[in-house]
Amino acid sequence: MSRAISLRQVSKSYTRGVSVVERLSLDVAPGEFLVLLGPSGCGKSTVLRMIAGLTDPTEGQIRLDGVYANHLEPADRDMAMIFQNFALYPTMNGRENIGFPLRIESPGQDPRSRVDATAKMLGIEDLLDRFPHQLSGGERQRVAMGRAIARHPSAFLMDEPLANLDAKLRNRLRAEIARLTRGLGVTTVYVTHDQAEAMSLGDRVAVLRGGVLQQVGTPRTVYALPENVFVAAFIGTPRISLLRGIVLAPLDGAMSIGLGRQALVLPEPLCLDHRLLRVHQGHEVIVGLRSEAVRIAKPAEARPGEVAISGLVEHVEFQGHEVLVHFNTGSQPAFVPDLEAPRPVPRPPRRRRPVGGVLGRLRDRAGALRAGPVVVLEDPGDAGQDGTELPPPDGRLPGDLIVRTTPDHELHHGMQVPLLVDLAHLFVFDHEGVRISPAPARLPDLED
Ligand SMILES: Nc1ncnc2c1ncn2[C@@H]1O[C@H](COP(=O)(O)OP(=O)(O)OP(=O)(O)O)[C@@H](O)[C@H]1O
Repeated sequence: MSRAISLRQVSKSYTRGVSVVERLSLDVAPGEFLVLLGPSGCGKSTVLRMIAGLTDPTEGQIRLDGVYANHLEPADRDMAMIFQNFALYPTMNGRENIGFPLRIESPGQDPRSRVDATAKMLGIEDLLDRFPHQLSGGERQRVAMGRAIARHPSAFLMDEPLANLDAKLRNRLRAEIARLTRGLGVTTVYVTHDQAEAMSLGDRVAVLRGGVLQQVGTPRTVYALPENVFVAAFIGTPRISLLRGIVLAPLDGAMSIGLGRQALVLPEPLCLDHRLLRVHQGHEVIVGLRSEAVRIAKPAEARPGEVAISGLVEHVEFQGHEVLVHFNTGSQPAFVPDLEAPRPVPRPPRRRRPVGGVLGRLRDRAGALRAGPVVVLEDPGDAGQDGTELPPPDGRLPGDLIVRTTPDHELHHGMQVPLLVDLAHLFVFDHEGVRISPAPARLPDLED
């Protein structure tokens, strides 16, 4: 049996007043593979441990198949956990490690047939007689998987199970995990800070920041329609370029987004998303451009929906099959905090019960921002006292725009290069970092 897991307004504080998980609501459907994704310290493992029953929520409800389950002991939840450190018993060989939970569950029964069937499924028959110290990291993780699978649990809870393995093995085991869990149809909650892993494994991905859910959706949705700059910046490689801009919508002229020394002129007739930007006239916004949104080409080569800018080559990253070019377009980058760092969340004052409709969405927005601002707009120029430009903070590479291109362009530092921006791939976020274009699917003033 595969089970539904629900969290309702779940919070956890280890220290009074500091929430490491903040009013998290999430539904995992039976058989679904849900990935909890976020930077180190954002509360992913705490959420998993609360689902497992290893940590008690401070507030809120854990429901299993719709039934309140906060009080259930871990052993009564019928879930198997797989950890990053494999957690095998060192004095037991593979067979005993896999069979151990079966012996505990059904003391009178011989687990041999189930151990053998599991080992066959995982292709680890030859590892059954070896002890953990005689196994490689990948082999240990396969035995640990075997131990979890043999129990026929109703859910798998996996906490960075591949984190201790090298990149090649990680990719292989990732594919194995996907194949196995789909084949078994068992509900899986998988914790990782690796966005590529999350995107390749999850039916849906739940992005956490500072203990607060930012967005949950299919990998395609969180990539293509990130709800805020944190999600946009956390998902995707290379990281999305986020530029500070200003909406310019003169009554008698073309609408554009000023980007410091240049502007993106929005072509007429304006599409609905661009028309909706008009209400932000004169306001600061953040423009998001993924590396595939811009190509190196002359203005004359522009296709419909592409607009011309130019960039100064600051840095070229050769990657073999492609090249990442870091350009300076003369705009100011926006800084997104917490992409890597942990961030404890001071508990805000209690709010009333959530409501639906417009108020509900405003509350959701407040929720996503509750862990603190998702973007910091720095002072223009980042100038030092003597007026010289300071290097970018936190080790960011120079330039404000990364473009992915083929290796056949001869590019070097200092070249001024024509660029075409595909407006179909343009994101615009407001000054708080919330996406305003493409517009949210349901507009507050057009419903309810
Ligand atoms: N038992 C505990 N007592 C006090 N604080 C804790 C405890 N367990 C976790 N924390 C804190 O809660 C926060 C969230 O921790 P958690 O392990 O859930 O994060 P995570 O996202 O899984 O991080 P990582 O990816 O590094 O494992 C961190 O700030 C951590 O220091």
